[in-house]
Amino acid sequence: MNPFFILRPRPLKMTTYLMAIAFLFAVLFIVLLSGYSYLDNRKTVVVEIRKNAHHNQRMVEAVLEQRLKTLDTALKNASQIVAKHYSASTPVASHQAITNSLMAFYERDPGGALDLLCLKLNDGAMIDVTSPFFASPQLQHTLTTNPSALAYCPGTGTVLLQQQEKITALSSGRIIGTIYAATVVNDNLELLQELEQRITAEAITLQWNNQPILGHGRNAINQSQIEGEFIPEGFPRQAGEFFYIDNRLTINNQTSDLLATQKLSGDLLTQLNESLRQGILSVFFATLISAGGVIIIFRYLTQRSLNTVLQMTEAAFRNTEPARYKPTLVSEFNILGHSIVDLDHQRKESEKQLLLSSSVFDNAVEGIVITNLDGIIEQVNPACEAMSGYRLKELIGENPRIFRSDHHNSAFYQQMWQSLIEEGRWEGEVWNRRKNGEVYPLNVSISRCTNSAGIPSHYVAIFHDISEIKRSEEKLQHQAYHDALTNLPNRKLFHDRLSVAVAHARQHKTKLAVIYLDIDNFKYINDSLGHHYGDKLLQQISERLLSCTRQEDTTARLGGDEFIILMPEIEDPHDITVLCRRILKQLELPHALSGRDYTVNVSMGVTVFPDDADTPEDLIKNADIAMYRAKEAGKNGYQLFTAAMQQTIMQRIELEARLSDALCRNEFVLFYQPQVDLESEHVIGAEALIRWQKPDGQLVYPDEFIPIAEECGLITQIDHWVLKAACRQANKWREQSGRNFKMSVNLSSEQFAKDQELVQRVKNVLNKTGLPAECLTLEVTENAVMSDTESAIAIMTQLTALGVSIAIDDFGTGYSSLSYVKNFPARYLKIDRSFVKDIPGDSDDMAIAASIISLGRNLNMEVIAEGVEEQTQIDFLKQHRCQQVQGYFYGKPCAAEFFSQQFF
Ligand SMILES: Nc1nc2c(ncn2[C@@H]2O[C@@H]3COP(=O)(O)O[C@H]4[C@@H](O)[C@H](n5cnc6c(=O)[nH]c(N)nc65)O[C@@H]4COP(=O)(O)O[C@H]3[C@H]2O)c(=O)[nH]1
Repeated sequence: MNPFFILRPRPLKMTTYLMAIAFLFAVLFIVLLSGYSYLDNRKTVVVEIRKNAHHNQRMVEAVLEQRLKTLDTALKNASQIVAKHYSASTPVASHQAITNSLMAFYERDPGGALDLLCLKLNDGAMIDVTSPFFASPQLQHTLTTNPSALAYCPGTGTVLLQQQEKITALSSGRIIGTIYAATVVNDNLELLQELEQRITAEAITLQWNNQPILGHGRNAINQSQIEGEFIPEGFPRQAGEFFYIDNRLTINNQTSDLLATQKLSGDLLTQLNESLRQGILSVFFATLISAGGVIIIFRYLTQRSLNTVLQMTEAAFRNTEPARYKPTLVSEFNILGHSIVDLDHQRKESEKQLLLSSSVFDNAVEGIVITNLDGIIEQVNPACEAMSGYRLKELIGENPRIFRSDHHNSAFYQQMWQSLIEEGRWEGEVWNRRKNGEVYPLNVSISRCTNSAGIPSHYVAIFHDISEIKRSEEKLQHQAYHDALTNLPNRKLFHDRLSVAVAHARQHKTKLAVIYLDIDNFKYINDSLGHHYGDKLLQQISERLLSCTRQEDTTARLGGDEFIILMPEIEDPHDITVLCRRILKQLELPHALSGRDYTVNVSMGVTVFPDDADTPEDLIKNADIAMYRAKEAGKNGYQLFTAAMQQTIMQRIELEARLSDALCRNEFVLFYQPQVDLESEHVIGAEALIRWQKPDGQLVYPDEFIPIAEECGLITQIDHWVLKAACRQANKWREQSGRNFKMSVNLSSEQFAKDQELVQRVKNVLNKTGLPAECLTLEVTENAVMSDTESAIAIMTQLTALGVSIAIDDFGTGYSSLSYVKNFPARYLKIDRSFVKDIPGDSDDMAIAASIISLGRNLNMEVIAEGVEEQTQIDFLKQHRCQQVQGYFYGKPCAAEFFSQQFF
C-alpha cells in the first residue's frame, strides 16, 4: 500500500464538506458567543459584586459610626456623672468617688461599647476604669493623644474606635477634664457579629495596615486566599468560588486606614456560568439544528439541481438532439448546466464535423494520404487505394516513396521537400506508379497540418488522377492543331511549323517552299454528290498529298478545298516543281466516289523563302496569289510566285479601297438594257447593270469590280444601292408610261447566300420606292442557287411570296440538276450569252439553247435569251419559241435618260 495513500485527499460529498464547514462555523460561533457572553456576564457579576461590596461597606461604616455614637452617648452620660462630683460645695471632687462612679458606669456599660474608659482631669490626674483585659499604657496613650475616631495603637497593634468629651463642672461651668472612651475593634466578636448580621458577604475582615484585626468564623477570610497580585481597592478578586474585595472605610466622612475585606459568594458567578453553559448548549444545538436544516435545504436544492444537470448530461450523451437545460433555483448549477449545454453543442458540432470529415475522407473522389512529419503513412482513404492499387494495410507505415515512378529525378523531390519545409505546402503534377506498374499522372496538393497547439504534426496529400484529363488535353491539343476531317495539321499548326522553319532557314541560310493548293471545281463534286462524298474526296486527296510529300514536309488543310504544303530545307529548287507535278499526277488518278470515278485537278501556287518573302504571313499570301494566278491561267497547274503577281495584288488592294470610297461618293451609276418580248418585239422591261463612273469620267464595268466587291464584303451595300436605285427608276417609268414596267436586278451570289435580311430588305425597298412587287425580277446565278439548293429554294419561295419574280441567270453554265430545277420557284430561265453568241454557227450551243427553252416550257418557266446580237439568233430563238430576248441587237445597256428617250 502506498504510504502516501492516507495523505492523499479523498473525494468527499459536497454536503460532507458543507457539514464540516457548518460545524466548524457553529463551534467558532459558539466559542465567540460564549467568550463574549462570559466576558459580558463576568463584567455584570463584577459590577454586582462591587455593588454588594459597596453596600456592605456602607453597612460596616454605619455600624462603626453607630458605635461611635454609642460611645459618644456613653461619654455624655459619664461626663454628667463626673460633673456631679463637682458641686459648689465640693469644688474639688474626690478622685476615688469619681473613679467609683465611672467604674460603676463602665461596668454597667449601657451601650455595650465601652472597652476603654478613662478620665484625664485638668489637675493632671488620670482616672482609668478600663478593665484590666484592655488596660494598657499604650492604648491609654493612644486614646488620650489621638483625636481621630479611629486610632491605631502601634505598640499593641490595636485599632480603637474612640470618642472623647470635655467635662464641664455643673457648679462653676469650668472645664475640669476630658473623658475618653473607646471600643477595641480587634477581635471584637460582638462587633463582628453585628457586622456579619448587617452585611450580605460571607465574611468580613477588617485590616489595618494589611494586618487583619477583626474577622473569624466559618467563612473567615484566609489570608492566603486573598494574597496575590495587587488589585486596587474596590475591585473584586476571585479565588476559588469566592470573590474578595477591599474597601477603605470612611468614618464620619473621614477616610480611614481601616480596610474592610469582604468575602463574597461566587454563587452568582456559578449561576451565570450555569446559565451560560445552558445558553451555549442551546445555541450549540440551535446552531446544529439550523445548520442541519440549512444543509438539508441546501442538499435538497443542490441534489435537485445536480439531478437536473446529471439527467440533462445523460440525455445529451444519449440523444443526438441538442441538449436542453431547464434552469433550477441554484444559479451555480444553472451556469454549470448552461456550460454543459454549450459544451454539448460544441461536442455535437465537432462530432458532426468529424463525421462529415470522415465521410468526406471516405467518399472523396480525390485520393488522400496522411503522413507524420517523417513521411510515414498513417492513413489513406479508399480513393487512394483505388487509384494506387495498394490496400490500406500495405500502405500504413510505409513511405510515400512506394508510389514513386522513374518519371521525376531526385531534384524534383528535393524541391518538393524544400517547399514543404519552408512554405508548408506544395502543389504540382506528379507521375506515380500503380501497384500493377502503370505510371499515371496526378495533380497533387500537399499541406503541412498543425495540431490544436499549433505545432506541425502531419502532412496531408490530396491528389486526383489526371490521366483522363491528360488524354483529353492531348486530344484537344491535337484537335486544336489538326483538321478534324483529314487529320492533317490545320492552319494554326502549319503557321507554327512555318514560323519555326523560317527561323531555321534564316539561321542556316537555307531555302524553303510553300505550296498553296486549291481543288478545281471541287464545288461541283460537293454540290452534285453531296457533302458526304465531298468529305470523302478531301480525305482521299489528303492521303495522296501525304504520299507525294517527304517525311519532313508538312501538308496541312486550310479549310474547304484548300491545302498548303511546307517544304523545309530545299537544296534544289527543282524539287518543288517535281513535287508539284507529282501531285498533279497523283490527283489526276481516278477517285472512286459513289460508284463512279472522278478526276481531280488542282491549282497550286508556289513561293520560296527567302527569294519571294521572309515572313510566314507573306509566304502564305504569296503562295495564295500564285495559286490564283494558276487558276486564272486555266487551272490544273502550278505557278511560281513572281513580283508581278504581287503588283497585281497591290492594284487589287487599291481597287478595294477605292470601291469603298466610290460607294460613299456616289460614283456608281445604273445602265439599263432593254428586255424584249420576242413575239411582239416590244420592250417590256430592262435589266439594271451597274457601272462605276470614276471622277475622271472613265466607266469601269462590273466584271472588274463586282468580284472584288464580293471578296471584300462591299457587295451587300452595292447590291442594296442598285436595288433601291433600279426600283425607284422602274417606278418612275411605270408612272410615266402608265403601264407596268419590269425591272430586273442582279443579286450577287454572296448576297443571295449570306444576306439573312435579303427578303426584308427587298420588302422595305419596294415599300419605300412604291414599285409593285410583280414589276421586280431578281436575277440569281445558277451557281449561287446550286451552292446551297435547300436554302436557295427557301429564300426564293419567300421572295416569290412577296410577288417578286426570280430569274435563274447564266443558266447552262452551272451544274444544275434537273431534279432541283423543277423545284425552283423561279419564273425565268436566262440562257447564258455564251450559248447564244455562236448561234447559228455552233450546233452544240444551238442544241443547248433549244434544250433550255424546251426545259423552261416544260417547267412552266419563261426563257430569256441573253447576248442577242444577230437577226439569225432572233430567228432561231423565235423558231424555238423563246419568250424574251436581251442583247445589243435591241439595245446596249445605257443611261436612264437615253433609255427613256429610246424606249418610251
Ligand atoms: N457582248 C455582248 N454583251 C452583251 C450583250 N447583251 C448584253 N451584254 C452584256 O452581258 C451582261 C449581262 O449581264 P449578266 O449576265 O447579268 O452579267 C452581269 C452581272 O452578272 C454582273 N452585274 C452587272 N451589274 C450588276 C449589278 O448591279 N449587280 C451585280 N451583283 N452584278 C451585276 O456583271 C455582269 C456583266 O455585266 P455587264 O458588263 O454589264 O455585261 C452585261 C451586258 O452588257 C450582247 O449582245 N453582246
